[in-house]
Amino acid sequence: MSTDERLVRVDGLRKYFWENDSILDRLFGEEPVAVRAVDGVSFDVYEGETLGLVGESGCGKSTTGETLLALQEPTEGRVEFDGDDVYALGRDGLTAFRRDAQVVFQDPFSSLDPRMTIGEIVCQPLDVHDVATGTERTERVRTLLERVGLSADHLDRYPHEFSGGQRQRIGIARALALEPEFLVLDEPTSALDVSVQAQVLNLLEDLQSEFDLTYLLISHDLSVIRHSCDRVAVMYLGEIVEIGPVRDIFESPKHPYTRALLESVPRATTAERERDRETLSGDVPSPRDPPSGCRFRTRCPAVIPPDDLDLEQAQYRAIMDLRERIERRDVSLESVGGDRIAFDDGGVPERDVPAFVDALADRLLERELPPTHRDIVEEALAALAGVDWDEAAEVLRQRYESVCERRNPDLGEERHPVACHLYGLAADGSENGDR
Ligand SMILES: Nc1ncnc2c1ncn2[C@@H]1O[C@H](COP(=O)(O)OP(=O)(O)OP(=O)(O)O)[C@@H](O)[C@H]1O
Repeated sequence: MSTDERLVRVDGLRKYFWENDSILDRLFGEEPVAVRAVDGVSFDVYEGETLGLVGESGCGKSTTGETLLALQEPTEGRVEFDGDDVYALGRDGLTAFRRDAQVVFQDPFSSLDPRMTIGEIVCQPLDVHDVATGTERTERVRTLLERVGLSADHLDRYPHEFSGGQRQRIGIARALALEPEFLVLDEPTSALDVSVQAQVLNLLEDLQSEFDLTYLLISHDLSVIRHSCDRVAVMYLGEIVEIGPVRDIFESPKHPYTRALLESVPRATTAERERDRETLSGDVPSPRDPPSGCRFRTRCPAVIPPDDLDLEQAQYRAIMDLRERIERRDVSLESVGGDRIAFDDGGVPERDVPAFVDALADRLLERELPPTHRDIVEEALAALAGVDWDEAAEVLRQRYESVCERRNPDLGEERHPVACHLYGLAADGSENGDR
């Protein structure tokens, strides 16, 4: 049962990994690059609840879990457990925290030492923390194994003698050995056959009520999240974009990313399959250089155009995508006109500019545009005829810049907050509630 008592508080947590940061890199003058795996997340976990953390691969879920457990050093931010600042704990405090907060990893094949018997594996945390001795210890291990659905008579067997589901049960028994309060479950069923997944999730649910456990459940699998969670936090590129009760998230998702994520789940019926869908297109940008403003704006099907713009969303998106390619200089100008248009370092000769612009528009622009907008786009492409990337990008920025790229929307603190300008703009269109 979820309560109002806060057990974990995460406040402005950041975890950056540094690349090009070795002595050799510095010797060769390489600049260190930050991989912003977790970039300012804040959330609470209440006693007895299961909070889900969901998002595409690479969005920072595991790093959030590991950093809040102090298995990774934070770059910035604060985590409180039972009111204590986890990163300021002394040795005794940290030992107690390591007892109270445990983790179950995704892969039961690699997280169990193949040379140890399962009795030794489950007993190991008791050894490390010097808890119980002799027959009391053995009894405890036997009880734990039985509680997770394994036979206590299998104590002397090795992990390879068990199936995937059974091995995950061993991992769960080990995590429970020290009677923790809080478990981070990192994709606990992703490596298992579908038929076994529900059994393990049901076991975790039973254990939660029996031992008053609190869970942070990390999963990219929406059906797992829906089945098991009380509340859900949706992550995108190192940030939380929406958080709320599981029912609200699934029945009235607010953030365009959450909506697209839900729409991307395969549909059971033909009618559902044929419904219009806001699917996720494009690649997730790199956490080394995330987009300015709202990080989802480069893929968002509802990116907000300037007020007076008379364009359909798909046309606006086509222009935004074009601009982004220009900003990344991700267009091969040399090959645009084939043999027909001469191109050298300075660009194309004056007389070939119209043909160059036409050929480039054909290649890059995915939608027909009304004449006034076609003119602006052509002006930008003409700048590329002179290899002036900055001018081309500037022409498009001047007319088409979105609030979504200027400002990163805040995640509010209400029951179901969302970090999206669609909800942060006042009725008169003024920018409000953003940073
Ligand atoms: N030790 C590391 N060094 C450099 N980059 C890392 C390291 N660990 C993770 N990352 C990067 O940080 C980002 C977040 O990774 P993380 O594993 O937390 O994401 P995730 O949402 O859990 O994804 P997955 O479900 O695939 O594990 C990724 O871009 C990843 O490549």
